[in-house]
Amino acid sequence: MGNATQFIGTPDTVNTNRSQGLNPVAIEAIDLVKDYGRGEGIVHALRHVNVRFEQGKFTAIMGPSGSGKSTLMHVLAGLDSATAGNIYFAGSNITKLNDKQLTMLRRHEVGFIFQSFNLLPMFSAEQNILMPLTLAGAKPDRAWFDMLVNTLGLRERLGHRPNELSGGQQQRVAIARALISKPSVVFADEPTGNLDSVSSAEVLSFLKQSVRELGQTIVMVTHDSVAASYADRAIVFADGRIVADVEAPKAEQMNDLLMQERERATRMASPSPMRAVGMHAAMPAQQ
Ligand SMILES: Nc1ncnc2c1ncn2[C@@H]1O[C@H](COP(=O)(O)OP(=O)(O)OP(=O)(O)O)[C@@H](O)[C@H]1O
Repeated sequence: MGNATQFIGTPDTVNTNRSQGLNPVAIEAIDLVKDYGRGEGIVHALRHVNVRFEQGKFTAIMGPSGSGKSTLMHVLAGLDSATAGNIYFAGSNITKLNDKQLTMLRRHEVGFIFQSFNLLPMFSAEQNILMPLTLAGAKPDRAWFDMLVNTLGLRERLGHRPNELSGGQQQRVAIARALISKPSVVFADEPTGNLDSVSSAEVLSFLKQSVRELGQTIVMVTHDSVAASYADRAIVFADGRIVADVEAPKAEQMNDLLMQERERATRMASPSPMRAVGMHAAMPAQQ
C-alpha cells in the first residue's frame, strides 16, 4: 500500500519481522506514554505501551471506557502528540516530525473511519469518497475508485448526498473515502457503533475483505466483541496498559476477558475494608 518513508525522511531505525516469517511491521509503539494535564489532576492515559501492528493484519482494540483506546489510536495516527516514547511508522520515527510532516503523513498514509461517518453533507457520495485526493490536489486512480465502489455496492448511490443514504451506506462511503488514497494504515474508531447488526456485519465483512484481498492494515477500536471477532487479533486495554493480546479472537472469549477486566477494575476501585487491611485470607469463619 502507501509509502510512508517518502514523506517522513530517513528512517532512524527499521523494524521488520521478515526474518521471523511474519509480515513487516506497519506501525510500532515503543514505551509510549501519554499524560493529560499535570500535578494533582494528571491522567496517565497510556503507561509505557509497547505494541506493533503488522502489515496486512486486522487488529481490534478493546477495553473498558477510559482505558486509553482512543488515545492510543490518536497518538499512533499523529493526531495527538506523545508525552514520551517513540512511534515507528513504516520504520520511521514519527515522534520526530514537525506539524507539516505530520499533516503529510495523515493525508497520504493514514485513512480514518469514524463512528459518526463524518461525511460532508453538501457533497455527493462520489465527492466525499474523492475528498482526500481533492484536498491533496491528487488525481484519482479511476480503476481503484471503480473497484472500491463496486465492491462496496455504491455504484447506484454515487450521486446521493449523505442524508439520502442509510447509515450502512454512509459508512460504506466513509470506508471508500478511507481507502481511496491507498493508505498504509486505516484507523477505525467504533465504525459499527451507529449501525444495526446487518449493516455492522456488512461493514466488518468489507473491512476483513480489504485486509485479505487488498493487503490493507486496519486498527479498529470497538466495544463490541462480535466486531472484534472479525479481526485477526484483539488487544485488550485497561488503565492505560495492554492486559491481553489474543490471536484469532472469538466473541465469547473477548466477552469473558472484558468481564474479568471490569470485575478487576471494580475490585480495585472499591476495596473491601477487609482486603484493605490484608485480612481476607486469614479471617476465621464467623459463628
Ligand atoms: N483531552 C483530554 N484531556 C484530559 N483527559 C483526557 C483527554 N482525553 C482523554 N482523557 C482521559 O484519558 C483517559 C483515556 O481516555 P480515552 O478516550 O483514550 O479512553 P477510551 O478507552 O477510548 O474510552 P471510551 O471507550 O469511553 O471512548 C481517560 O481517563 C480520559 O478521561
